[in-house]
Amino acid sequence: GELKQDDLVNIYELGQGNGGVVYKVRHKPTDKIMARKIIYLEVKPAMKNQIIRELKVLHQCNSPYIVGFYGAFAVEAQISICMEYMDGGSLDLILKKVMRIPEHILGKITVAVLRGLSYLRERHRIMHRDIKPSNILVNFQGEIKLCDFGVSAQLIDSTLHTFIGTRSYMSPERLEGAHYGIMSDIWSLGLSLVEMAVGRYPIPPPSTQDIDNLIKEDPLGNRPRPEGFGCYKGLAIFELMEWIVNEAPPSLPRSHFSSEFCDFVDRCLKKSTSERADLNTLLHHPFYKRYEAESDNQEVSSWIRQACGYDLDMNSENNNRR
Ligand SMILES: Nc1ncnc2c1ncn2[C@@H]1O[C@H](COP(=O)(O)OP(=O)(O)OP(=O)(O)O)[C@@H](O)[C@H]1O
Ligand SMILES: C#Cc1ccc(Nc2c(C(=O)NOCCO)ccc(F)c2F)c(F)c1
Ligand SMILES: [Mg+2]
Repeated sequence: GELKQDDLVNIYELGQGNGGVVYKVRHKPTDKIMARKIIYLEVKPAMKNQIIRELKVLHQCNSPYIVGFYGAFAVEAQISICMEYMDGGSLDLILKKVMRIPEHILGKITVAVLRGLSYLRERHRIMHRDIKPSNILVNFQGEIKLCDFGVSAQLIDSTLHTFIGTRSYMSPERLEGAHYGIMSDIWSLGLSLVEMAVGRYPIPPPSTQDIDNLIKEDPLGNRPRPEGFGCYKGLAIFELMEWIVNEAPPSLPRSHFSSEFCDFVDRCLKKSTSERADLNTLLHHPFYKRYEAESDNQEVSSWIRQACGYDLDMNSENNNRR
């Protein structure tokens, strides 16, 4: 049945973005745990109804690589989108906990993102428009799913002028105001993979020194980051956008990552869309091929639990490691 505000009880806040806030909630009639995103929008009632109508398409978005959807409703100036609660959280939070994400996990993430993008394009003729670590969610079963994709044209339209990010995963062509499409999602995927592999937003590109510093640490080191690393005070947003448009794209050092992985991100990060790999090319790339065969989520599941510090031996009393 339809979701109503009065049927939802807040458990706690999961996080805030620049356009919305997300709560872990319980749906009383079904006792189901959900994630409720609230987007505050001052729009005319006609537009609000159109947004709710367009969001209902999410009921048809059924894929192992897309976060589940329970319903959407509007109360005054608040749009609520109720979706599957992903207990591992988003990859930006995971990245804050560990120094960097190992290549074999990034391979599984790549498989999920490419399959999610293919599903959205083949079955719903939409691109994502906002691929980045915070929009890739994981759970303790080891599933990796996409959320926050542009399913509602009116919601995109109504929020274009308000949202500005602090960092941009947008492709050069999109930043220049040129036409953009799925190829822009491919750029965002490449940039996100470099960030998760290296451990910080990769523009301006990290120096070899940065890379060497990071590699010395064990990838799952839950130790606090050395001062200033990873949370570098980077460029201001416009300097960043200028850099993306005018400078060479970031890349991975072959000294620390497989040549397939380095080549994969290089093909995603071509500044010219005609040179950039498209979705189908990437689905045949050796890096994708290496991980697409693995069907079970066990490897990711245990890595996620360890990353979140839920690994059994990490929590037991007799463990003096802190
Ligand atoms: N379905 C979900 N399950 C669990 N956590 C979620 C879910 N959806 C969002 N979150 C958490 O809520 C946080 C805020 O999400 P939100 O989409 O509002 O912002 P963002 O993606 O971090 O940034 P921005 O608003 O700039 O796109 C995310 O960082 C994520 O950790
Ligand atoms: C499953 C699922 C799911 C899909 C889309 C959105 N939300 C959005 C967002 C969105 O949430 N962007 O994140 C920034 C604002 O918080 C932007 C455009 C759009 F059409 C949507 F439907 C969502 F919630 C959940
Ligand atoms: Mg988001």
